Amino acid sequence: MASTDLLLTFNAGSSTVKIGIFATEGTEATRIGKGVIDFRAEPLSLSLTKGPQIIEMPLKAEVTEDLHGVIDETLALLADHFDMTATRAAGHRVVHGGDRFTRAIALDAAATDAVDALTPLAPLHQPQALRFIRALKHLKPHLVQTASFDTAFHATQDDLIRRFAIPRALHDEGIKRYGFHGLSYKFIAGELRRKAPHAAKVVVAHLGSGASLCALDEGVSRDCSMGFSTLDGIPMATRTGWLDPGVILHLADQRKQSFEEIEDLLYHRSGLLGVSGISADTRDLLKDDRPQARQAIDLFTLRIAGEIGRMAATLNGLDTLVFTAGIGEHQSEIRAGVAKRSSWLGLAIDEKANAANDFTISTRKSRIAAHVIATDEEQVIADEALSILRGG
Ligand SMILES: Nc1ncnc2c1ncn2[C@@H]1O[C@H](COP(=O)(O)OP(=O)(O)O)[C@@H](O)[C@H]1O
Ligand SMILES: CC(=O)OP(=O)(O)O
Ligand SMILES: [Mg+2]
Repeated sequence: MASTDLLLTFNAGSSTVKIGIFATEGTEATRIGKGVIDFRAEPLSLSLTKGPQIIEMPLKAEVTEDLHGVIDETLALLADHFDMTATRAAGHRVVHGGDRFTRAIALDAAATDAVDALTPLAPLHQPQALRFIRALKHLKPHLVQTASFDTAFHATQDDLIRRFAIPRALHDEGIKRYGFHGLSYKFIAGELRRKAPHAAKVVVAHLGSGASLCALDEGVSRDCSMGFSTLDGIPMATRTGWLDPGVILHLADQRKQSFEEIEDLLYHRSGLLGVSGISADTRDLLKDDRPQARQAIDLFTLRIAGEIGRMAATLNGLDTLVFTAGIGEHQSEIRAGVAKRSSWLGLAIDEKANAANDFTISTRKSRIAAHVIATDEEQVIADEALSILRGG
């Protein structure tokens, strides 16, 4: 690659696609811009950040199943602000790598099909990543494309942790816990090595629209609250989190709900939205005085604190708690609520530091250190893509 080639990253989440624009030099990928397309917004727009500038650009293309128009227009808008002719590669976040992909890969046609074969395990996320992979293959066939998997970071977990109490044959067929948000946890593990090198038994709470917790032992994943699918663990913006499987049997049998109705309920109508009946966004709920808004937030913090306790058991101890992602990085009220419910662990929060989103938000006397760290999944995708390009 020439000295200042560009590398694009695509992080297809449940509701947004986050685009990273990176300049690469040697083994370093440095972010020079970012774009966000929020598929919940109407009209659709690309929000582009370049240095201190934030530019909102409406997208005029029709939203088709393959998204070719939207992606073509997005690339054209990026080209107005960056020298896109220098783009050599595109790295993608792919949520599910199953047992097969335990590290980042270069995407050829066969690998793309293998990623597609995992779509039933992540029906909300995998198709969106694949649309971007296939559209770029069509629109920019010269680009090298890579995939970085959310599940890969958790390949270090013990067989015992990954097991559901179901017949062994099903486990052997892949019905087991995988863990998600691995790119975020990999980034946080790296930040902890630099900023809190003594942190050993750590729980990281990735609280975004999708949310999970991860138990890290010396930077290695030992447990994750999301298991087989992105529905598991704590309640999320619109997803249930863990749910008595008897509820699903009841809906199917007694209420004759179809597969589609149940899927929609679990992924889109539950979580903070379902409990509050008001909004899926904690920013709205925290401003709302109605008791059902308060209750949705309380259930969220209760379940997060419950997972912290469970993970302390997995780790056989706990010395550090980290908050990250949209809610974890910005919402001091949620962090305070979680901390209050975790005070039995000896966690005490400094109100001022917490309100200021400081790096360290625990008091000097707290038995557990608590930090706020901004995550950067795109940086991990860029680093992994660059490593593949360089033959790593
Ligand atoms: N200041 C903030 N900026 C952005 N998101 C915020 C902020 N405060 C709270 N949030 C919450 O974080 C969510 C987005 O988090 P993010 O990690 O970007 O999630 P995702 O990648 O799953 O879309 C929003 O839906 C919102 O509920
Ligand atoms: C795995 C997952 O839930 O991702 P997101 O938070 O981006 O929806
Ligand atoms: Mg996300």
